[in-house]
Amino acid sequence: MRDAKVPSYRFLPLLTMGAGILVAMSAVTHARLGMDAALNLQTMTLSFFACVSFTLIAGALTHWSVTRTAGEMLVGRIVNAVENWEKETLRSFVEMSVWLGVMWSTFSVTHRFGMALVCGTMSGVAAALCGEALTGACRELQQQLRIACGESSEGSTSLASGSGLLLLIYGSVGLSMIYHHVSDIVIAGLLAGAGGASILVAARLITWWAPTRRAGIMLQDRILDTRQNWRSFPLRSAIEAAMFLGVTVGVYAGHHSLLLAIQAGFLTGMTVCLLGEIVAPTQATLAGEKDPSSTLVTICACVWGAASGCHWIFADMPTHTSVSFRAQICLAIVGGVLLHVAGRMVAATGWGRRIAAKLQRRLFLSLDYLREHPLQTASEMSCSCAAAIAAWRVTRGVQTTVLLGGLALLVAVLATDWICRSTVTSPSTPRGAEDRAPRRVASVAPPDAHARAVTLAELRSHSTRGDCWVAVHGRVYDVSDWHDLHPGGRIILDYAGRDASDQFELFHPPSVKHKLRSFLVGSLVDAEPEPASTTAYRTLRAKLWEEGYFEPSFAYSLMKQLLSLTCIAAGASLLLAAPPTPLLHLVVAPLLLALGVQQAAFLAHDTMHNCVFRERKRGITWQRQLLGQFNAGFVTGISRSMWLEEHNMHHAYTLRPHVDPQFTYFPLWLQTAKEVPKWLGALPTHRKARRVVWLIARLLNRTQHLTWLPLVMGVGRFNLIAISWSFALKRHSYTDVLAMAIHLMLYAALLGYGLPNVRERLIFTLVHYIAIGTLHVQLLASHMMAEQFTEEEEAAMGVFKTQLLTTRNIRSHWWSHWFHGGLEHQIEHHLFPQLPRHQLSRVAPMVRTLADQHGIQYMELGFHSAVFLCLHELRNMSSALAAFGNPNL
Ligand code: HEM
Repeated sequence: MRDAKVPSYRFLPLLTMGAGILVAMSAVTHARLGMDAALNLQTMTLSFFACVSFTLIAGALTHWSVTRTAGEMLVGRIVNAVENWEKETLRSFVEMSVWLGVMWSTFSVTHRFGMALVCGTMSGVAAALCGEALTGACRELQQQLRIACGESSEGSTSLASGSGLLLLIYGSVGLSMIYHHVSDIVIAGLLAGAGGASILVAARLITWWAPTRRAGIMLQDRILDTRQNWRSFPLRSAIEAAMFLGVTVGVYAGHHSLLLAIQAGFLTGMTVCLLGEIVAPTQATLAGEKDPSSTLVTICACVWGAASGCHWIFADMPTHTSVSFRAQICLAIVGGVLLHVAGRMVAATGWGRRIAAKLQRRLFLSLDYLREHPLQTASEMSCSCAAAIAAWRVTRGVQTTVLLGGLALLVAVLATDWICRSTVTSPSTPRGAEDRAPRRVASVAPPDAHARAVTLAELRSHSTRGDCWVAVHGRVYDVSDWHDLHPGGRIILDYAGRDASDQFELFHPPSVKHKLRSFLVGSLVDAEPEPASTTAYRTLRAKLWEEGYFEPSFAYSLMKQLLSLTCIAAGASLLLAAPPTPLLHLVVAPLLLALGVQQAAFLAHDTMHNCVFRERKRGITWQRQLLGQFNAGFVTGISRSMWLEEHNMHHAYTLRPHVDPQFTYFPLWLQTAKEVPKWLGALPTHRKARRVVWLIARLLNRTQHLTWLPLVMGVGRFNLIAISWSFALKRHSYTDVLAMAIHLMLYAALLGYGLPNVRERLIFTLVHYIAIGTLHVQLLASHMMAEQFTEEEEAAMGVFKTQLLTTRNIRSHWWSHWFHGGLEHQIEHHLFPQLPRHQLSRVAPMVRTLADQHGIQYMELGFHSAVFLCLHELRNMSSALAAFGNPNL
């Protein structure tokens, strides 16, 4: 049984938010600026930037003690947005309207991007701060007024959201509409009165017929008990009144026909009241024995009446007027009601009960779904809106538009449900509870009757390419004839004759465990005891698998993908469409593009670690390859296979001198003296060549703290592209070559179309590549100059301690997490590479506790501190090479 009260009330803030946006748009339109101006690409880009700048300002203010309180309050407005809209609807409404209204109007008047951004952001901040200062005072004032009027100060929900102010806003908008469109207050009053009266008459009439009686009584109550309704349900009443008034006045303005306007107002008012009853039933209805929405016939009749009415009214209206836009909003609402009705009808047949329940839940619990599955909801809404808009453009028919919009929504809901079946849970189920259903993953291969005893010495004796045994969790496997076919590549040979239990767990999805059996030789009988920290780590890993922490969230990844593409689209559209100012074209656009590429690189990283797809699609599947190639090759422009091979090695033997391919930089930068002896042994034998190499290495070593940051930022990206091409061509990885070539061609085309000359294109590329260099700094800062261990040292310490000592976390905040792409939890990522990004922060406290219990350092630093630490340590090591003396020159 659905809990009607909670979701219905939660629906209201959503409606109000929509109304807030409409009010802001309406304000812009009334300033005779045109709706098109408010909706074009630049305005959308502007809104995107305004969100960013608001967030940055809020975050920045928290860093200074004087402004900390204000900053924290602003941060609270962003972080707890949903809660704010629920608890302080009016305030949120005002803030948003002011923010958007000021920004859009400024842009429309001045056509200056920066000015609009600054004005919008400042007004948003000011509105939020004023709201904070005024809310308490307003409530107090209202309480006093009520008491002065002899009313009880208790028990009014309207006080909580300051209904007085809300009324004022709706009232002023209503009045301004009347002023702009009708210009005769008497006619406007007449219109409203006549429309209201016709609703009352209709309500009276439908109470006479049994199936529609409840709806009739409800409508009567809404009109006759106005005062009580406004007091108990201020938002609902305000929305109903605004829509009723808006349609009536709007239609009169468009057609100058009183009759038409009254009829339109009547139909709209009735529909909206009934809709209100469904989404926000009165206390009396809630207490009643029947579901208020069971008055199916009435709703059906009203919806069809409204649809036909709308068709009649809007059919020949010019589409460029603001009325057509409002008509589209009405259509969306009507479409929603239709969907509900369709759901109920299907439910009546029995076979469609499941589908209907899904649709109804989606409609009634829309806010919950929006919160839990924002992408799914957004994609459904966009499908529906796109279909509705397309239908409107093609047919100009209201009925077709409503039907197609509703139908598209229906199909989209079913399709997304099917696609994300495993991620969608009922909102009543605690988030992730279903995901975390016990899923036992054997950490040890099942016993096998043919297994024989294998000693450690025997295992070690099978350590060549042609004779390769590997131990995993106490079992020994012979992969001599198979390692060439190993999907993970030659890394398996690095573990020939050794125990690879933890490394095996790092990379393989659980399904691979079943494949081990065919290689089984026997059981290891005299395995060396593992360190206590390793045992605890393995227990934690098994627990995390069991509790479902490793389950990826496709929706989360989709969101990240959209974020990346949005940044890229914003950057590209700025370059192609914005006024050609140096700030926009040579600074903002390349930075945005860099941000998009950086986010795509993070997503490629997630994908390759099996953190995106679930179940059957997990592991090396075509879906993973495709998404990985898209983000790594096509968007980021680097070789997917190169990155995968080197990165897996980096995870298997992190920072091991000379072996970790992603952290061996000597002689460019010396991280540990352990790197030197082997390098000295490999110096050229010719005396002069030896001397030159030695002198160059000394010079590089002496200046390494000075060259590090400039090289990483300035050359890192060029270097990565160069080695990607060389790797892909050498290994004949033609999909990589193709993706990287398309990337470069599109980049070149973008520069060619967007910028007029070579100089600007060069500057753009430099800014863009240097900005991407930040990503390289991010990656290096969490490992560089940490301790480095040889293979023997690693074996003695165990994997847990090794990973903790070779890795450090970067402290991040709610607003900077996305920027670090989850890699700020580098320790957790290294311990559990297949752990999805959104789970890293949840696992971090567990790892920290484990580290404390075993007395192992868990290092977490701020981003800047980590960079400074690297610089500091590089400087400390800058004379280390000299300490080795003259190598026999
Ligand atoms: C002992 C026998 C082993 C067997 C039977 C085995 C089997 C496999 C299989 C079937 C895959 C493909 C998994 C998928 O579809 O995602 C795979 C991938 C991989 N394996 Fe192994 N493996 C073994 C040992 C090792 C060892 C010792 C290492 C070294 C650390 C290793 C490293 C990898 C890596 C890096 C991948 C690629 C993972 C990815 O790209 O997602 N494997 N292995």
